[in-house]
Amino acid sequence: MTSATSTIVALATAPTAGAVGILRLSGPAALEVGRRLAPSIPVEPTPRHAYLAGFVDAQGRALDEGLFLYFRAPSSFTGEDVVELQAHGSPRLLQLLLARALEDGLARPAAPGEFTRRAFLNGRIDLTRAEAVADLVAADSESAVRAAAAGLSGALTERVRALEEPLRSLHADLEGVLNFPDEAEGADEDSEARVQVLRARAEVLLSEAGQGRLVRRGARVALFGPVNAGKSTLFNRLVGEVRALVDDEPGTTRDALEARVEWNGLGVTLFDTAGLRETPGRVEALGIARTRELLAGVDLTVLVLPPGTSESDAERWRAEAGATDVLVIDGKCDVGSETLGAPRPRVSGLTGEGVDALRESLLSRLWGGGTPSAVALVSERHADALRRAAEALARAESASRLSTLEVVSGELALALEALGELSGTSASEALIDAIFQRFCIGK
Ligand SMILES: Nc1nc2c(c(=O)[nH]1)N(C=O)[C@@H](CNc1ccc(C(=O)N[C@@H](CCC(=O)O)C(=O)O)cc1)CN2
Ligand SMILES: Nc1nc2c(ncn2[C@@H]2O[C@H](COP(=O)(O)OP(=O)(O)OP(=O)(O)O)[C@@H](O)[C@H]2O)c(=O)[nH]1
Ligand SMILES: [Mg+2]
Repeated sequence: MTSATSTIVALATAPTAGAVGILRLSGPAALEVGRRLAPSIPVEPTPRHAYLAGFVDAQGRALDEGLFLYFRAPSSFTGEDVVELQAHGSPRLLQLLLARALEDGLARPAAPGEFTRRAFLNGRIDLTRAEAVADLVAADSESAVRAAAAGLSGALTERVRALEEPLRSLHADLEGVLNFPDEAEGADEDSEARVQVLRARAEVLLSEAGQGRLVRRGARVALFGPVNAGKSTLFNRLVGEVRALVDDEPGTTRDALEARVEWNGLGVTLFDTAGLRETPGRVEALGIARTRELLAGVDLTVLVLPPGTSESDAERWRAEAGATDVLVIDGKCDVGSETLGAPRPRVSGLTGEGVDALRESLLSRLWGGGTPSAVALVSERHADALRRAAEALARAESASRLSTLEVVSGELALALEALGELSGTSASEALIDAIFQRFCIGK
């Protein structure tokens, strides 16, 4: 039995107690299997009508009373016949209903993401929208929800199409000139300008990739600096609860601590780290090594300095962050004297002074002042495909000045193929497998 013709079944809701739990079937036998569980349903039920029906086991004994929905192919989520049993949300009851649905061998358990995969294979949604479904389920901040919803409504699809369609017609024009030079004469006249426009468009999309990642995963921000600067006190203040130990003994924090917060709808994972110093104890040295490792992997670091730190010392501490962006602040500003030289933002974890301003600066560093919801959802996979398309377009652009039409056209074909991986028109089976494997069962 191939996956295209089999009938699949899975629970569409989480296996925990809740108000309602849903068993979903998709495929040619969906209605037959559904009717075995709900015998009062007519042979030809009205599509999309919510029937109240008794659900029964193989012996006809009552298991529940719930809603029965039938979606007739192709007007369903998957494009196939779909049946939903909306039962009371008891995990054990739902297991019994699932077992009953599988009992006669007409349906098999769905693989992770298989419902959405069928929606994709049946042309109901393209690949970027299918991925947005998974992103929406995984979203853990408001901006991640909004970005995924934008993807689901086709925002990225539209933007890729706005690149893909003119690219396809330019490619067709050039191929025309190459293959039928007499009929297509002149179709390549403005090709250099057309390639330039497309390349610029691809670059704009690509430049948003970094922000897309921040939206999806949230930003990672680490506090670091010399021992006893007030990092843990500030960390607690930013998190809004006392998570880290605070003491006036230098070297209090050993293991890095992390806490998740949501600021202006953006998810932020904050890290408190072991303070840095020249001659730490043995265990503390391990903590410092961890700090350095962590600093290399975050999106932004905040260097917390004791008040009155000189500019040259500040520079020395700043180097610890390596290539990662650093925001330098003076801590303990309630006791500190004004810093000589370049003024740094002043913050006190103890009194809360300057903490709101710090939060604002962090957000604007991370976002560059943009609004999270306006960002197109761009995953690593999208960014990679876009990068390859942009690179091919860049080569096409220089070839349009220096080389032959064949070379230009060849690069355009590569760019088209890379874009096709985004929408799914040229996605390989392996790529499609990889994408749907990260879905949960029942999705
Ligand atoms: N109970 C339930 N809720 C759910 C889903 C579901 O499968 N079941 N969904 C599943 O993820 C999402 C809704 N997604 C859906 C997308 C398309 C169609 C659908 O029937 N499409 C048809 C008809 C369109 C129309 O009438 O406008 C089509 O595309 O032809 C249904 C659900 C979220 N909520
Ligand atoms: N006056 C004042 N004292 C502070 C402030 N922040 C921290 N302290 C005090 O400074 C000492 C060290 O604070 P911590 O927050 O543990 O400093 P830390 O940078 O995490 O120190 P290590 O983990 O040892 O690197 C404690 O006695 C705190 O009460 C502040 O903003 N103002
Ligand atoms: Mg500390």
